[in-house]
Amino acid sequence: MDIWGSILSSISRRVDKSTLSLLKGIEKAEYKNGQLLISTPDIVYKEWLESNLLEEIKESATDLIGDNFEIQIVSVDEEEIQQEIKTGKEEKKSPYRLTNLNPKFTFSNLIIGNCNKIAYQACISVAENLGNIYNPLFIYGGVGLGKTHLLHATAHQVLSKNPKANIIYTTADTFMSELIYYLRNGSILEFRKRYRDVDLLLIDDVQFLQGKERTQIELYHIFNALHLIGKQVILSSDTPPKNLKGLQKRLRSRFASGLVVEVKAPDLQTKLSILRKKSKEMGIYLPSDVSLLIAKTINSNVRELEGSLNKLKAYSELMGRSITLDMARDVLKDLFELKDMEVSLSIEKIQKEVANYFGVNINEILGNSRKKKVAMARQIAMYLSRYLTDKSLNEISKAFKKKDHTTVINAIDKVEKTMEKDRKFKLTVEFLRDKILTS
Ligand SMILES: Nc1ncnc2c1ncn2[C@@H]1O[C@H](COP(=O)(O)OP(=O)(O)OP(=O)(O)O)[C@@H](O)[C@H]1O
Repeated sequence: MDIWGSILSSISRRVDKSTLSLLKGIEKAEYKNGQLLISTPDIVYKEWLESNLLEEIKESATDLIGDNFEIQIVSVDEEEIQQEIKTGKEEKKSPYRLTNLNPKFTFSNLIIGNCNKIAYQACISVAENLGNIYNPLFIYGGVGLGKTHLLHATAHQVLSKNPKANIIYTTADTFMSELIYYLRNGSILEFRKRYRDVDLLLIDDVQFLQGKERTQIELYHIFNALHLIGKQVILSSDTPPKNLKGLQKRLRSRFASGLVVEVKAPDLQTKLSILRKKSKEMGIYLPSDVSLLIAKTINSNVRELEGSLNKLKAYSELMGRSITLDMARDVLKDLFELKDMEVSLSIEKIQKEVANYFGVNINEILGNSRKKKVAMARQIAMYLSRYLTDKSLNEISKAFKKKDHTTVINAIDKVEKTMEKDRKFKLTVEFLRDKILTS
């Protein structure tokens, strides 16, 4: 008798008749080189076997062949896919055409700040090592913080290196509608095959899967099948896996089994950089006091930053006037409740705060002392004056009692370069900037 036959007859003594009859559904089972390979007709059967009879199979097999063996249960559809991969059959297929990627959502269009640095680096690493690290990659964060942008950018990055890569980008909602469509048409195997035949699967907004039991089951199996063959999955959600209460526990634990990263709300500096980049892309000139007003008014949502720019652009075009602080106040008050805020900072205030911080006298800042501490305070104060006010270089040089603006240009240059290579220095400048803006 073959080993599987012996295992079956041993199990038959331990289980009831109905279970035994179900066992007949097993397509094929063989023992080879220390591995007991059991093929089931489909993924549902496989799951039933794993959760109901794995222990019995193990025990019966151990009685017969000792405990030095492994059990692998596969389903026929999984096997087909693995076989195709082994024989290179998938190479001949034309890749699934991705038509739903936003061409603007690339890494080069993404502003990186402390809010999204880790998520960005994780996406880059995943794009370079598909399926090999951080699988799945789970990105979570509040509304409009760039999660979709990161997912699309990762797909673009993978495609730029390998245009033939099979990638599916979908949202949880679309995934569910598709599943319903395929179920109604009796072609669920086609659906499974489509999703299991990818190098990279990206699913956006998985929080919408909560409470959708059938869809979760399907995704669970797709996830397992992809994981089994080392294919990459990236997911996004508005909350971390542990808070997705309406999700089956096993799916939550799968989602959390790779790397979970958060995208946070951008800080003021990042918001200003985003505004600078977006206004440039849109071909509008945004004075620094207007950027500051928008960045301070809109707390977190980057989509709203864009919305206010669009509105300002339309307004200035319609009125045939350039964008000013007054116009921005007027336009934005329709969008948001404007807080009472002082947006035009004075250079004197900046000089005073910086002098206080460094413990130097304001006259030293305005003088020519070359003492290291004084020179650094002067340079930072010049830099912040340029950055936080709408004063011209000439006005700034006058406010610092300098003859011409070359000193200001040199100071800004020095501060920018030092910020790039000296993290502590950068933090000091950012701390001062925030203190000035919020005091
Ligand atoms: N760091 C950033 N740099 C540049 N643009 C950004 C950044 N973050 C977000 N955006 C832009 O903000 C808009 C909203 O981003 P996105 O749709 O990716 O947010 P989301 O987190 O997926 O939102 P939701 O939770 O609503 O699905 C997009 O146009 C995106 O390009």
